[in-house]
Amino acid sequence: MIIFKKFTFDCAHYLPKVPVGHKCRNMHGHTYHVTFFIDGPIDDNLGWVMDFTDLKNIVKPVIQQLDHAVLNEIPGLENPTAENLAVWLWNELKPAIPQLDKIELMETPTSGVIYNGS
Ligand SMILES: Nc1nc2c(c(=O)[nH]1)N=C([C@H](O)[C@H](O)COP(=O)(O)OP(=O)(O)OP(=O)(O)O)CN2
Ligand SMILES: [Zn+2]
Repeated sequence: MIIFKKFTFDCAHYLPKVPVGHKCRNMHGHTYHVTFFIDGPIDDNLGWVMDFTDLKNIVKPVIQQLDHAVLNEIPGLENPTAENLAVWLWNELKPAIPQLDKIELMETPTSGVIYNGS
């Protein structure tokens, strides 16, 4: 079974590698919405795949690094496209959450990425 938990965070960023004149070369902000999907069996005794509260407590400190930050200033996010941010989140959290199945990251209400480690 797959369970999921959603988080939001607000960031500034610019995309340094897009061509001159592209709107995303300018510093701008987003409210990101990210969903973490956890895949595993239902524990017979507890009746759940993973405690949502445990999941929150693992993810929150990582999200706090991003919230109200300039993403470009964070090591590994010098080119903070949605794709690179999803990979960064995966690399930060997969070691602590082996059952992590995929991440869905929405940069705007209409633009986003899904990443599962490949
Ligand atoms: N593949 C990618 N393309 C773009 C990225 C990205 O990270 N990966 N990022 C941007 C911009 O940073 C911007 O955040 C998103 O652009 P866009 O979807 O055009 O945003 P809008 O709010 O203007 O879109 P609406 O269509 O008005 O919803 C650009 N491309
Ligand atoms: Zn942007």
